[in-house]
Amino acid sequence: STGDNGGGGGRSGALAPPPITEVLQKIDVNPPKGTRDFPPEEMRLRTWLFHNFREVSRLFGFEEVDFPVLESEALYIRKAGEEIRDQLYCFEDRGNRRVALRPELTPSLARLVIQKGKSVSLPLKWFAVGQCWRYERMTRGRRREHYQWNMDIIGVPEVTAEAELISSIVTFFKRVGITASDVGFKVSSRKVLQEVLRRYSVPESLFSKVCIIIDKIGKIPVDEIKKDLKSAGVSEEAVEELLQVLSIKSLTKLEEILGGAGEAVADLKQLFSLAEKFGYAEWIEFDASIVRGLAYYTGIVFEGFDREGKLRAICGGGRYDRLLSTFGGDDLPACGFGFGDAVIVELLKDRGLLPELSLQIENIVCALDVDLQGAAARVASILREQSQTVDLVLESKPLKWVFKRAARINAHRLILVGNSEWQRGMVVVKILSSGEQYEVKLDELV
Ligand SMILES: CC(=O)Nc1cnc2ccccc2c1
Repeated sequence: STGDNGGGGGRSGALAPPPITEVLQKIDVNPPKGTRDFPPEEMRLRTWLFHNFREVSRLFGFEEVDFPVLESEALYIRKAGEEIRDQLYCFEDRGNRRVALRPELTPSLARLVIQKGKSVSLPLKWFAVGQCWRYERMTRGRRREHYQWNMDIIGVPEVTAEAELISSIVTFFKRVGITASDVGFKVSSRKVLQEVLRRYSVPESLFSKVCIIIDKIGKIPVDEIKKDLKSAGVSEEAVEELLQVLSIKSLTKLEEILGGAGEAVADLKQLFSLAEKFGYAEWIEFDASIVRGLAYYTGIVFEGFDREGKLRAICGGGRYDRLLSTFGGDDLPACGFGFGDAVIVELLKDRGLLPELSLQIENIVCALDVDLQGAAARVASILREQSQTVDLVLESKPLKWVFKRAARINAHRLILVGNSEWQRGMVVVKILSSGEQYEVKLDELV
């Protein structure tokens, strides 16, 4: 080896072990708490999943973007009491800047849209697949990172944008074998909340905070919800009406309560009519209790759920028309969704839909003689130049070892470079599945 082997002097067969002072402490070979490694098998599943995310995004004409995993903490300082704020993975860097590992992608997207300003033509259809972080007390033993697929449409105020986004997720589900009997989307609009709060003259400034409290319905006792709402400044009767309205599961009923004049009912009616036209009406249902746990949503919100009710939300999203202005930009209509890499894998496992992914190598090339190593490398290059995958045996190994490795890497054929054949410009090809064996001229090797 050309590297310094720890002052162990010249080579003496195996590398001399480093002197005792070098071995400071046995490091923990596990990744940090709440994080994952992706060894080959897990990485193949992740690559398959992300390939499907990207293929659907491409089918819908979206362009891929990405942002730094490290952002200014200021991007996430929202005062609505969101869980994502309490779990911010934030710190002060060596330049005394407050920074955070991104807990979600939408604020970065908003920042980039503002940065690009007038230089981008609307509508923007961007997607990203990025790792997001949270710092949770490990008491809950939950993960601290996951990968999220996001698709966002910027510059379209009509509900056709939300309809398109839901259509893209339905397309993803269909691609991986999930049907409308496995999952559905609960759809509502925050304008329902807005219209009720206005009726009871609850100040607009409380809107986000109320939404975050309401999002806890089903996660904490309803008495605590009521207490939190009251301490946030919502009157007793407004709280009662709110909880009443949020239990509505039919648009007709909602219209009776809210009247047909408001935008909430109009938006939702249009979305359900578009769903018919897109052909995914069976996938969605109205559920007034859906508000989602992010402060910046302003209109339609939706979340994908498993109909068996075993798993947490698969994905979620909605309209966020005011986010850009909170960063000092000009407001632009915007909507998008986030789709995590964890729940979907649990769902695929449950439904027996995980794909069989194994390493597939077409060729394993091996020199039968130590001084044919160069020849074997040449054979490997010829095949690789034809875009064939080659595992080149890099040391002289007994044939038994080569056959074992060929089986482990699932090689289709073994190319043997032997002296007598090489003298005649030939190599030996062995098809491992059939055992069939024949000689091929080097320049006819395909
Ligand atoms: C089921 C799961 O792993 N959820 C998860 C894991 N890590 C996160 C990290 C940041 C934000 C949300 C996250 C959500």
